[in-house]
Amino acid sequence: MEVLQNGDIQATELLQAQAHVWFQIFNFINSMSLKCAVQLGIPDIINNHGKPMTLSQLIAALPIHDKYKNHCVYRLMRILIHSGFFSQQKISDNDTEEEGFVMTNSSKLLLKDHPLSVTPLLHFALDPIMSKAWHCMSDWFKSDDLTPFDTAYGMNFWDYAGHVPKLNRFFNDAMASDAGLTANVVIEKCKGVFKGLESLVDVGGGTGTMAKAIAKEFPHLDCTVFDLPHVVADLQSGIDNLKYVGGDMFQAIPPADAILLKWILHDWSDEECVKILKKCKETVASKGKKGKVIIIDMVIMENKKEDDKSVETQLCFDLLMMVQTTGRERNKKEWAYLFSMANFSDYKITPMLGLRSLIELYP
Ligand SMILES: C[S@@+](CC[C@H](N)C(=O)[O-])C[C@H]1O[C@@H](n2cnc3c(N)ncnc32)[C@H](O)[C@@H]1O
Ligand SMILES: COc1ccc(-c2oc3cc(O)cc(O)c3c(=O)c2O)cc1
Repeated sequence: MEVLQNGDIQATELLQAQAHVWFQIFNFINSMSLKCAVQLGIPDIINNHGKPMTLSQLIAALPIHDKYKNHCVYRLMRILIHSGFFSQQKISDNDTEEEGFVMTNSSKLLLKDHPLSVTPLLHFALDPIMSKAWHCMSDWFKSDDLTPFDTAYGMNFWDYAGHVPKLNRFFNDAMASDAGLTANVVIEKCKGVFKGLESLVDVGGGTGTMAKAIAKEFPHLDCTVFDLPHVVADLQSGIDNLKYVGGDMFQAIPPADAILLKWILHDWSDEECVKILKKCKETVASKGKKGKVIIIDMVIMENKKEDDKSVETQLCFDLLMMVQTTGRERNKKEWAYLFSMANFSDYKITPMLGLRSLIELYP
């Protein structure tokens, strides 16, 4: 073979390159295996077992009737152990020694009733409605469409979600599950952010999970969830200091001391973000010193090593935003550009939310 003519080193490099390409091609198998395990309820079954669960116990608990597939359960579990979703522990029973599956911190987040479950995000992101847009990426590059999602469905994600109740529900549930987890961390680690505020509007606050947690923690803070009319229609908070308002953030935002923008700006292009931020500034600028915008979004950590998993995940999110919305993930410099274009005077970035940061923006 011509490419091998320079000897062994080239052959080794060639095979490494082949393995690298194979690994990338088959990346989707990890997410599909995870989705299958969640759909079969494997995390809940193993967790409810309460002690290390053998393969035969797991098979007996699954709705599987074809004996051939027993071995396939082992194969599915093997890849999930490899990717860190389960581990194995020895079970000593008199003379015999067997191994049993146990949960890891990652699979605990996939439990159905875990208060901070990420399964709604998994179901949403891996639903064929959402996957279709990824298959349209190259057509989109050659087209005049705004996003690959538009290429797939002929309209943008927000309008489509307004037309397809299943997508609207999947999306809102996914966002609510993330908001629950984030609210927990923000309230525990960043309480000071809300100090001195009398009112707050969660702009694009979805079904209100984040605002509800804040309203409960700070009973004297008057909270509003502001989102598109089809998202907040029929929602009632049942909490004295929380209300829902429907509208369009590009038109007008209800007045408040502080505006929360969680996972909003990454959905939009720079031009759209500047419009949103200018509307926010109009709202909070009249509130003097306490007026501010609180942003929860990623700040791409470009100075980390290339093989760092956090940066890779941030870059995946950036493409997710490119495919589903007109948005993007931004680095420090790109955030600074937006803030100056929207005429804000100062800001503080606190990287304390895992892959995301909390940014306080002052008029
Ligand atoms: C990515 S979700 C974030 C939801 C929530 N902030 C969270 O992080 O859980 C973006 C939200 O913005 C809302 N949204 C989109 N366009 C909007 C608009 N023009 N005015 C108000 N809200 C909008 C969507 O309905 C959705 O709830
Ligand atoms: C970790 O699991 C997931 C995280 C995020 C998403 C996700 O998030 C968003 C957020 C947006 O502001 C807009 C979007 O269109 C999306 C997604 O499409 C999406 O999949 C999913 C899983």
